[in-house]
Amino acid sequence: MVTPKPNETLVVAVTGAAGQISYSLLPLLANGTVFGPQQRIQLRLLEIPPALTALSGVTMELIDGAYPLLESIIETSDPMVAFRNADVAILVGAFPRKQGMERKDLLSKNVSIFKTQGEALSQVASRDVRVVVVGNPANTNAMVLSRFAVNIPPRNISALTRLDHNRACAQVAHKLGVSVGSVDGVCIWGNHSSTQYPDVIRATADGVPVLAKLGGAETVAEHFIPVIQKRGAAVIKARGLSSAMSAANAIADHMRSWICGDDKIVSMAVAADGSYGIPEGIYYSFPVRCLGRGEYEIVQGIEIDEFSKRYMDATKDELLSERDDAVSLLA
Ligand SMILES: NC(=O)C1=CN([C@@H]2O[C@H](COP(=O)(O)OP(=O)(O)OC[C@H]3O[C@@H](n4cnc5c(N)ncnc54)[C@H](O)[C@@H]3O)[C@@H](O)[C@H]2O)C=CC1
Ligand SMILES: O=C([O-])CC(=O)C(=O)O
Repeated sequence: MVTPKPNETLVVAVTGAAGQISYSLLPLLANGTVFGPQQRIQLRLLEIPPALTALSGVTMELIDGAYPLLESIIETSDPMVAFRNADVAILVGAFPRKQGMERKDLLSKNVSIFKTQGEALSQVASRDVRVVVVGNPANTNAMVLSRFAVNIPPRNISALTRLDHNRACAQVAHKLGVSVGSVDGVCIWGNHSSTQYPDVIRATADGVPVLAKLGGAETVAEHFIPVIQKRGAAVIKARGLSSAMSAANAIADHMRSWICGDDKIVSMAVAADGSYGIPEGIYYSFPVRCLGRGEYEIVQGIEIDEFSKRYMDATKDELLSERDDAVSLLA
């Protein structure tokens, strides 16, 4: 069974555990923010050998955090150890984007990581494991992982677009001067890349539609959508490093919604099933309803107008081309 497992311990594997995202993420896992204040966890931390010394420092800090819910920590560079009996796997470890790169430029560096990790997860993780891929290009890495994780149902694998979702909600709130909690109905379609479509057509703030308040579709196309599409690059330009604190927060939101359920519709990149004309075989971000216990459904019945369709097709085409590139790299 996936979680919550109040009487048992949840085995949570995190890759890239000595990296900058994990440094913000691990405390959220250990302190109950993600799986709830009753859920005990065991952490399995995977790193490449050169980062194991740094990882030992992270482990010391986790120990020094004195988290009552944290039962044990295993550090390893072997995916077969990290993923053994894992209920949840958070795959952060990968080479991050630098200034001037698109996320798909990382494909050649990262595709082999997700092949190896897919095979290992398939062999040793819990049959019900829930996996989120964070390392970029996240959607296509999830697709690669799924191809090699033959024992794991594709719907148990996802890629992170919750950061984009959160960015879109925050920008709506900021532009309208309302609290972010009042914003609903935003979603991200497609790839976690600069072709993603942050959709505010049905979004509301305190139940009132926001599109007209944002200036209508043309203004949204010119001034809102590009801000979300290019937000990751803007953070890299300013910080010299890619988003880490907000990424960790989004991973926590993603896992909490997926495992514990959520009243609001959220965005997750999941295995396409033909919904909205998106073909099977790619991981595409949809609006999803999280039902709890690791179950979700893609929200159906949304009417797609020409404006949205153009964006949705462009990001689909990019994912199809990334899929072809990944397949040729793997050949
Ligand atoms: N989907 C999303 O919304 C976001 C994705 N990202 C992506 O997340 C990834 C990680 O970002 P950061 O933590 O900032 O990078 P980082 O470079 O600080 O950390 C990555 C860690 O992964 C480790 N690693 C590399 N190969 C590994 C392997 N085969 N197995 C286990 N560990 C491995 C590295 O040693 C390093 O410690 C990058 O690909 C970045 O582009 C970043 C922000 C948001
Ligand atoms: O932009 C990057 O490379 C890191 C990332 O995925 C994001 O911040 O959305």
